[in-house]
Amino acid sequence: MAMTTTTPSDGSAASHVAFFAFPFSTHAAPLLHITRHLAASAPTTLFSFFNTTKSSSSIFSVSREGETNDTNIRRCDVWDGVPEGYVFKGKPQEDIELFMTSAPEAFRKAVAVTEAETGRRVSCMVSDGFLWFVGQMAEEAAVPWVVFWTSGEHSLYIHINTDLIRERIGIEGADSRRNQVLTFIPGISNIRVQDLPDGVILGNLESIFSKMLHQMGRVLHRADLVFTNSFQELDPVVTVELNSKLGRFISVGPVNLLTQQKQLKDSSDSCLRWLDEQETGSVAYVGFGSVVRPSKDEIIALGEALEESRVKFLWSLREDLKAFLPEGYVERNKGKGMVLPWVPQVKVLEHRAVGVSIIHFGWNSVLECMAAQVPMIGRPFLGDQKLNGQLVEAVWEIGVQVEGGVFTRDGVRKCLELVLHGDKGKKFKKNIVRLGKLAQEAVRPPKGSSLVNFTTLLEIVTKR
Ligand SMILES: O=c1ccn([C@@H]2O[C@H](COP(=O)(O)OP(=O)(O)O[C@H]3O[C@H](CO)[C@@H](O)[C@H](O)[C@H]3O)[C@@H](O)[C@H]2O)c(=O)[nH]1
Repeated sequence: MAMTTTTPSDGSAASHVAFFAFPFSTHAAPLLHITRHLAASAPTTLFSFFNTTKSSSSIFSVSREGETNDTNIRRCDVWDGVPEGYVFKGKPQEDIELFMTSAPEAFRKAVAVTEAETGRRVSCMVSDGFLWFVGQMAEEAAVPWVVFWTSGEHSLYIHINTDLIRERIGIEGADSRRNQVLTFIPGISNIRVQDLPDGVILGNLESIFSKMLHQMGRVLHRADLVFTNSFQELDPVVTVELNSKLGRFISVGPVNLLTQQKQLKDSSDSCLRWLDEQETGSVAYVGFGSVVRPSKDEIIALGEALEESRVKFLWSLREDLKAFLPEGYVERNKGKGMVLPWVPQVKVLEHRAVGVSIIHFGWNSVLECMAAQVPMIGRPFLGDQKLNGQLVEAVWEIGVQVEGGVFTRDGVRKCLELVLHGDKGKKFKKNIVRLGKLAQEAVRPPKGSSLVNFTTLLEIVTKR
């Protein structure tokens, strides 16, 4: 186990809070933002951040304007579960399975080492919701267990109701009931069986994710507190339901607004300069987060739609996916569009030139669009994305899902016209401006709900 340490500056930390990250996709980064924000608010507390070397190396290196220099955060790297010389067999989620198998033991060992090295017993354990076994670790250590759910409250609510959904819909033949609306869960409306995350009732119920989330949903009520990256005004009824089911549930987001996350200027800032030259609301931002992989056909169809449409575009596209674009695509679209492997998405969305986003409905992107008041066009791929898409389209009415669930040239063009020039688009904009304002109010001092909730979180994790 590699261990990199940043020791606390004051040497008098009373409490010692352990954070346990899920080291895949966009899970560890928001947890680190929260850790840094807590650490800045509690300088005498020690915060140990347990995560794999690969994940921590990428997120700790991204220092951000206005954040602390991590003086009371201790970076504790744990084993990723891949045995030396292991040859990957190419199974889906093989790396996640290896990690999850080794994680309970690896985390326990890492905590023991950290306690011995610092001379401070861990006084509270904060884990990503996926790491449900940390509840057991906290119980053994007789310390509070606090859980961070990185997605929205609706997906959490679905996962804690998985047994009820399976019982009421029936697993056998559930596929034939795809259009059935979930009317039996209080506070849920306009959500169909087909919108539920894979592994709840449709898809592979034996997958690592399905089992992990099912297990999580069953034990989460044992946590002392569950908090999420959302804001309670978004859906007060679901917030109340979660509180009654879980005992104590709060929202502290949008995290990017709460922590005043400002992405540092880097080479990709050329895109911000380019945006400065564009007319207000004239650009489509396109980005699919950190894990999804559209097919070559879909990348080509989307590329053609953007090229032929009236809008300019800024496309965050990883190099391996960029290779799918036809030869000469980037050159011939110079001036009309930019294609970059990574952009400062929060800043891009906040730019006045961006009028619409084309995303995969990953929760962080949905919330960032909401906070920046940018309507969405979406193509969900996995996990919570279908659910988020249905919420965006049918519940909050702040965007639209692409027809047929895949990118086609005509489908994307139609969506762009609808959002940027149609009456529906005006409605989306009006609705998202309203929600964006609520999101901003939630983090406004002194009484914004997420700020108040953050104080509760701080009190619970630092209490001895
Ligand atoms: O060029 C880019 C592309 C992405 N981002 C950031 O990366 C994050 C992407 O997060 P998200 O939209 O949630 O996508 P994923 O990385 O795919 O997130 C995974 O984790 C989320 C939270 O649990 C789930 O909602 C998603 O379904 C799951 O795929 C956001 O904060 C973006 O601002 C950038 O800063 N620049």
